[in-house]
Amino acid sequence: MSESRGEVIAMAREVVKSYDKGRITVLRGVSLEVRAGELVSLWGASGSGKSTLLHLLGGLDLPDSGDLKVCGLDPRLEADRLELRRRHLGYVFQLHNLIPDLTVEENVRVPALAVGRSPKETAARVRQLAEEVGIAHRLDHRIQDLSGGERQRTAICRALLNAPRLLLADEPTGSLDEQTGETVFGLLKTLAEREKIAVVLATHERRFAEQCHRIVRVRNGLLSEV
Ligand SMILES: Nc1ncnc2c1ncn2[C@@H]1O[C@H](COP(=O)(O)OP(=O)(O)OP(=O)(O)O)[C@@H](O)[C@H]1O
Repeated sequence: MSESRGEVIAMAREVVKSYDKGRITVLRGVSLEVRAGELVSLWGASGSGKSTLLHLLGGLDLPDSGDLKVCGLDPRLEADRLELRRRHLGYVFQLHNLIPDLTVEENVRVPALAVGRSPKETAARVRQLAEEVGIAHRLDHRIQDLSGGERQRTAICRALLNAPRLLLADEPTGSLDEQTGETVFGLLKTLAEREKIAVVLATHERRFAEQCHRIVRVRNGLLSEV
């Protein structure tokens, strides 16, 4: 590894994944490396396997074969998976997966439960992130009363709360209008670059893929750098 390049945070080697007892092979032996501070887009059509690869990297699903290493841990192993989720990973999904009845602040705080940070420290971090993404004035409002863009800003705060080393973002702008999508993507990029987080972002939109440091095309079960 050269001096100027960040540490490898996520690695997949010859990963194969099929569904339906092997009848649908989605990934046919894919390899990928993502380094600290790098924003990598997985760009491909609907159904090409972008979410599948994110799920494997995040330990939400298991590969049929191949190697995975994320922050020095193996997401195929249960103990490592738990550690990854507790300490190293942040997720942002298209439909944000927030708890509608809870407030913005309560949702953002959820990951803090896993790491035992003091309430005071957590409160300061929540406020800092909320200010940065422009949601601080809504901290005591319930998710169900917010717009799509505000919900996604909240999801970004939640994902970044524990200062993850890897952020997995699955079509994070997919449910937003064009302008709001640009804004949310810009926030994600700015915060990830500042905090030197490795980001793997699944998108079918070329305009977002192009704003990442690398574009990895997902097609026919294989990856290629664009
Ligand atoms: N649990 C599952 N069982 C069966 N097939 C599945 C399962 N999950 C995904 N698939 C199939 O695997 C393929 C890849 O799905 P995946 O969600 O990874 O694609 P994607 O590129 O993220 O698509 P999109 O952009 O629409 O989210 C699709 O054909 C999908 O139907």
